[in-house]
Amino acid sequence: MTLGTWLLDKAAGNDKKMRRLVAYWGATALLYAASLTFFWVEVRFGKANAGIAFIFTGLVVTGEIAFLLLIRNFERLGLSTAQLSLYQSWFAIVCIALSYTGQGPLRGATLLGLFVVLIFSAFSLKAREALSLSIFAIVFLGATMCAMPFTAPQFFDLKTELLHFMLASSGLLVVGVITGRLNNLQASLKAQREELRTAAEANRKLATTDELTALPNRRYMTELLRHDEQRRTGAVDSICIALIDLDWFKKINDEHGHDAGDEVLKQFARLGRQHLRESDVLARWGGEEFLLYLPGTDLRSAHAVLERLRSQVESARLLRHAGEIAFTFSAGLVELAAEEPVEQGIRRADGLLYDAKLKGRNLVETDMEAGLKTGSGPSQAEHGA
Ligand SMILES: Nc1nc2c(ncn2[C@@H]2O[C@H](COP(=O)(O)OP(=O)(O)OP(=O)(O)O)[C@@H](O)[C@H]2O)c(=O)[nH]1
Repeated sequence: MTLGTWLLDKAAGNDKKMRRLVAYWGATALLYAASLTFFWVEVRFGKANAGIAFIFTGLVVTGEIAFLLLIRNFERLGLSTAQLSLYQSWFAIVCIALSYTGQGPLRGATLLGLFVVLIFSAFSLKAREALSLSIFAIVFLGATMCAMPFTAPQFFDLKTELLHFMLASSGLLVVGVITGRLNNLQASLKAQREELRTAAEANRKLATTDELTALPNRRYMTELLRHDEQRRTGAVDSICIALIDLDWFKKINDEHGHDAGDEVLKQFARLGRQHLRESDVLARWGGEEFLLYLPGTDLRSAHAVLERLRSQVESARLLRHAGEIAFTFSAGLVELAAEEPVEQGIRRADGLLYDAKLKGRNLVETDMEAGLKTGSGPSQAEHGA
């Protein structure tokens, strides 16, 4: 572990955002430390004002401690990261202008710090804020230069200050505008990335969802089954699969219209969503056929689930202006044998579904012997208005 990571762990903990903010703070603290060293070396050589160096040191140390506390508590104080960055930039500008007034012939170099502050702010400030920050820097620098005949008369030289001011203000305006533009560019890139992410998510949903019933579609279910099949190891939990087919659906379409048929499909999907567990997946397999996947469920429990759904569907009514529509379904239910390919399980379920239709519909047919073949039998007469 490096010293930097250790310090970051201590000062910021594990939160990613907090670590980023504290790391930025650390970078500015290093810049301040370098400026202080430079300032005190100048004082040592008699090229800077010791009084202002003391004030500058006190201001920087107090300010940096205050900012670290502010960063650690910014969420509690209801501040945004942009606000934090703006306050830090204002503070840095005040410090730089103050250190300018206290330094001798090399003071022009401190003005570079103003550009560094503006470029730093490009990552967090909007175009207008960046421009107003450069205007603040120009005004504050001008004001401190005007105060120099009183605060540091030994270094004041009107022509030098005028030249410094003209250079700094023109440069700051240009950098302010450019950083603003950069920020706008960054914001639009961020917006584009978000749009792409939303579009990709919508596409993924469209590709895996049945438009009419909003259930997962066949593509999704096929992927899921393939994926789960690959993960299956010899002794896993029981897995059941049921193929479900609405009974006499063509007749519903013919008697009540295609729209009514669509409504029946939607109603069935709603009932499925209501009465199945989170872990069960019901997908539209095609037309009026659905595939129900019940992982971690043995045949007896799966049968109970399907029976419950069958009886809910049987007693539900779809209300239309012309009256009510009743509908039922038949299902073929299998439990996958160990190592049995899913494809084969689906074929077995299809065969059982065929049997259920032959036996009169409104039935859940399994390959379990005896009492599991339940249902209320032929439903032909029941559907219709
Ligand atoms: N309204 C509507 N009808 C559909 C849709 N998909 C398939 N169908 C219709 O569903 C009907 C299925 O009819 P069949 O395969 O004869 O089955 P059935 O009438 O349900 O008879 P059994 O399955 O034997 O009980 C066909 O008329 C298809 O046109 C759909 O999305 N909406």
